[in-house]
Amino acid sequence: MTPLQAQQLLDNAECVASADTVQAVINRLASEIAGKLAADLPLVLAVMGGAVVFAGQLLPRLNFPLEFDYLHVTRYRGKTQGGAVEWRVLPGQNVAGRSVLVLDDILDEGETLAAIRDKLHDMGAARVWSAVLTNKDNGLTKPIQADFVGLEVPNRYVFGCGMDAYGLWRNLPAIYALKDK
Ligand SMILES: O=P(O)(O)OC[C@H]1O[C@H](OP(=O)(O)OP(=O)(O)O)[C@H](O)[C@@H]1O
Ligand code: HPA
Repeated sequence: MTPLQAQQLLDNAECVASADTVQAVINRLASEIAGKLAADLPLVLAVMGGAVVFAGQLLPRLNFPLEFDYLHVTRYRGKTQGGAVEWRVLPGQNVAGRSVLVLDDILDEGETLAAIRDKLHDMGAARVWSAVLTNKDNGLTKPIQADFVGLEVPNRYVFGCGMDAYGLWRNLPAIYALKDK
């Protein structure tokens, strides 16, 4: 995709959550998470690469001790339809016996987060929590619900705030929906 095509993708998209809305949502999530996990010394795991913006903005708002690490799993790989879950970086061995909080940008069909939860349980996590910046309102019965949900987004392909469209635009501070084809 050329820079001009990438700009047109954004120009034709619809903003579904402003940058201010996203900031307010992350503030709320930080206080909800603190209410449940402040005394647990949790291991917080960002799901690369989509969670990078969410994690980067949430972590400084969590005012309690925690450990941070990451895992990398992918199933969209720059496309707008998901495929098989592919592990690129497994969680570290430090999950055993821990209260683990998984951070991700979006819960769409739920396959990714369910696979992560199962892997963490297999590795001996004492409790697996999850926080997602967005939950797609797609009417599906999902294999997992997140414990902490920022925003509901419509049943369209969304991008910005860590979420990519064709590999691009994770850097946007607001959330947009691709124009319907
Ligand atoms: O609920 P699901 O339908 O499983 O989709 C959600 C997952 O899809 C995206 O990752 P992606 O596969 O695009 O990986 P990436 O962020 O590394 O590109 C997103 O970051 C979530 O991890
Ligand atoms: O709508 C989406 N946008 C970006 N990444 C995603 N991963 C699953 N669904 C989406």
